[in-house]
Amino acid sequence: MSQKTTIRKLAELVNTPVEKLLEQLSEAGMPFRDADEEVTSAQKIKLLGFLRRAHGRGDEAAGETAAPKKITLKRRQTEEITVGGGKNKQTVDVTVRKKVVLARKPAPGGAAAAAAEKKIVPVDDEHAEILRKLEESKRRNLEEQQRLAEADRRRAEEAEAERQRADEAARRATEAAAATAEPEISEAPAVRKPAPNANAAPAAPRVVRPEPARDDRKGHKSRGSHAMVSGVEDDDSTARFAGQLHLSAADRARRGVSRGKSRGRRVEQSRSGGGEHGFQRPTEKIVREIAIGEAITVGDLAQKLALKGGEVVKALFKMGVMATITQTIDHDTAVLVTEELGHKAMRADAGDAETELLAHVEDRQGEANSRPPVVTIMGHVDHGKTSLLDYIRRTKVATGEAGGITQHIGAYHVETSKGVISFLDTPGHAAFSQMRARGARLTDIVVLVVAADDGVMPQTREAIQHARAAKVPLIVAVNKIDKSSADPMRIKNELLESEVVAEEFGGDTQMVELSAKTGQGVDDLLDAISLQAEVLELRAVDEGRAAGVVIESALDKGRGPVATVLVQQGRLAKGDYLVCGVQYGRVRALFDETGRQVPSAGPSIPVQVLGLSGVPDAGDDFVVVADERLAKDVAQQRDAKRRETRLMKQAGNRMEDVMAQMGQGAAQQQLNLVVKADVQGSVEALREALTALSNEQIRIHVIGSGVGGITESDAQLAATSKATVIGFNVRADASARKVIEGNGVDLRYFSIIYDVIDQVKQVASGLLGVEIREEIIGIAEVRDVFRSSKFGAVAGCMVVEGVVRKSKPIRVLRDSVVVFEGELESLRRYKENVDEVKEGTECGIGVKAYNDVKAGDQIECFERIEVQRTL
Ligand SMILES: Nc1nc2c(ncn2[C@@H]2O[C@H](COP(=O)(O)OP(=O)(O)OP(=O)(O)O)[C@@H](O)[C@H]2O)c(=O)[nH]1
Repeated sequence: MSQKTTIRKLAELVNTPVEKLLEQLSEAGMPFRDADEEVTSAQKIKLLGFLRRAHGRGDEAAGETAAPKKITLKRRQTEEITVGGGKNKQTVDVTVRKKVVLARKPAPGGAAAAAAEKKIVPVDDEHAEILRKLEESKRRNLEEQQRLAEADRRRAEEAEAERQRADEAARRATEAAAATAEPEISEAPAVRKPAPNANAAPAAPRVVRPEPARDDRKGHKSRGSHAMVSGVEDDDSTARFAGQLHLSAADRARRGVSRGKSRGRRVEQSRSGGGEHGFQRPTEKIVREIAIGEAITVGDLAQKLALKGGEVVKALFKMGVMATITQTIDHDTAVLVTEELGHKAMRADAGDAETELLAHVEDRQGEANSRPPVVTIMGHVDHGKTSLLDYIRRTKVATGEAGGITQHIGAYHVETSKGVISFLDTPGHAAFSQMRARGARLTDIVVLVVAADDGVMPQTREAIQHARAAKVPLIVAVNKIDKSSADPMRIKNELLESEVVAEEFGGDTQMVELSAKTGQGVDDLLDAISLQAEVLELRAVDEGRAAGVVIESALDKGRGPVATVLVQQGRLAKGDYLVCGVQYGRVRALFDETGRQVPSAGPSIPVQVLGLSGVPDAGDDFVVVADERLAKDVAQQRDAKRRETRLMKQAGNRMEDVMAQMGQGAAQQQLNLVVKADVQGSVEALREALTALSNEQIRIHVIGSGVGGITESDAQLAATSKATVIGFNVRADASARKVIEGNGVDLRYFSIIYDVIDQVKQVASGLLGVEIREEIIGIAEVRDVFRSSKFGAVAGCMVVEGVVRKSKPIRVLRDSVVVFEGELESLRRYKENVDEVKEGTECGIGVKAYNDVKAGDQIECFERIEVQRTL
């Protein structure tokens, strides 16, 4: 609608003298000088509006009589309509969407007009009202925008003024500081010279305002709102501005920071030569100094050197060492490659982070208060250990909520009339061996259960020996006294043989007769424990950073790694950072034995911890540290150390070590092998083929073989005879793995018979070469299988070890035997496709071309790596 016409034409159209129209246009705020100037449609409408308003004010009634009462507009049409009559008759272009009837409101007091209006009001009034409202809202919008623009302008002004004030203040402060530093003071005491500044242009001496002046400034500042408001005209704006003051305070703070920063930057820039870019690419190579331990993985080394893994692999390759990123290299190789890459290496002091940790632990201060005793129950099989613990737990554990279901968390504490007692509910021997290995006391008191109807048995004696070795006092619980065949006195007499003398015989061992079945005497036992605890004067600091021992641990479906720990010192609280064996983390939640969340746990209190990075071992200690960095450092260092020890242990057991001995004497060397395979045919084939590889220098001896997974007994056999275990399409179960890791047994998995023979052949012929090895990078346990028409069988899994990567090949294992080898079709977490899933996380796995996955299967993810054989 931007049709243009000249004023002259418009005057003709509306039948108005040109001069009159020019005058009206001028009054409407559109001054035109020439009648031949163009008038736009918008200007026409503006003029129309003006004329309408003018009529409303005064002479409308006159015009009304002649004005058409009704205007009819048709759907989507552009029309020229004429409004007004006589002098005011005008024509404008209008585009309409539908047919509407418009009418002008009757002029107030205009009787004739009102009479005429009567006929059309029912139709037009509504539309007229709508138009009026529209016009009104447009007007308000415009006003609002103008007001906002005005406010913005004022804010900008205020910001600028504020900035200038702050700059001024900062400049004065700098000058004042500089002037104070410079003893030279000019004649007038209030006038000081500015500090000579190489960058600053020589400036005239400035006046440092005396104190009152500063006060004045303060006053000025406090009056700031008035000062600023003074420039504001209307009340509405004042209110708006007052709100803005608050905002501008925040802005000020923000600006202050950014100003500070930008000033800092400006200084930097001026130092580095003016308006140059702040960052400059370093031209000199950075020489890093890194600490390397006994062994390090190529990936870790690359990280320390801030290089890509591939660069280190390449450098190693140039040095004649073939290694992948995940492979471990020894200290010397790591130092050589570090120097080759132009960096410096030094031997890491293994105790680095540990020393820091120790300092951290010793830092603990506070007064030691009395703490509850920690009790372990021991005894011969079937003498009633479990029954006694169950009875105490059932009757004494404060089971908070309805039902009172206690959870098995490996330990619990009871509250007796004489105080709290904590019981360790773990196999007694394990608790002792761990305790002894660590040289720390986990248990304060041993309760030795002896069945009154049976007598002192081998495990009773063993328990006595354990307690003695650990210097832990004994309390004897003579159990099953409810039985008719019970003879407590006989037990006490038999115990004399093991030098356990009852108090009633003049000895120092408390003996309590009880029945775990009826509960008779159980309270006496608890009293005896409390008494013993008093004698022991058990004390601990119960505030500050906690330390203690892991009693039990597991990987929980959904909750991740869960550890039951016994706090020995300090207070373990939610949110604490802790290092726990080779794991670390932040305590996400703490639960007691009743499954209730607790905010913290003090000395001798067992508690379940959530939030660790992995599953720690039972017997591992834990320490709370101030920050995550230290926790992570210590955990990683310990992990590296553990790996190193394993590597060292393996060192003498590797198949290749036999090669090193070959030719060093006349005697024929022997290579022992334990061969396990998925089917009998493979066992036979391997046994024959491998034995046949024997030669003058070496005798290949298969000392054990069989079908099925590698068991603990296979591992034990290999450990005692320094044999290499060959798993052909089979895997070691958890207990076997423990023995293998603990003894550094050389375990190798294969899936191609030729590879087994080739490897052993190379060893037998003393050939060093590249060996292709399979490394298992992750294991997922199938918990459930879902069938979908789109994806086939999808296994709901929990990654229990390492990491499962979509891009790597996989095998499906059932009872430690490989049942399928292939690749992943899909790897998902909560309906999202992912590239990898880490330990302790659930995921959905679809195996390509294999629909027979079952719950309980394992899916192992592996990669093939090339390893350079070394002697
Ligand atoms: N009559 C009677 N029977 C008892 C008592 N205490 C335990 N028993 C029974 O003795 C048997 C063995 O008890 P457990 O508590 O399992 O013994 P345990 O020492 O824990 O046995 P292990 O766990 O195998 O070492 C069970 O059948 C109990 O019911 C008792 O005080 N009186």
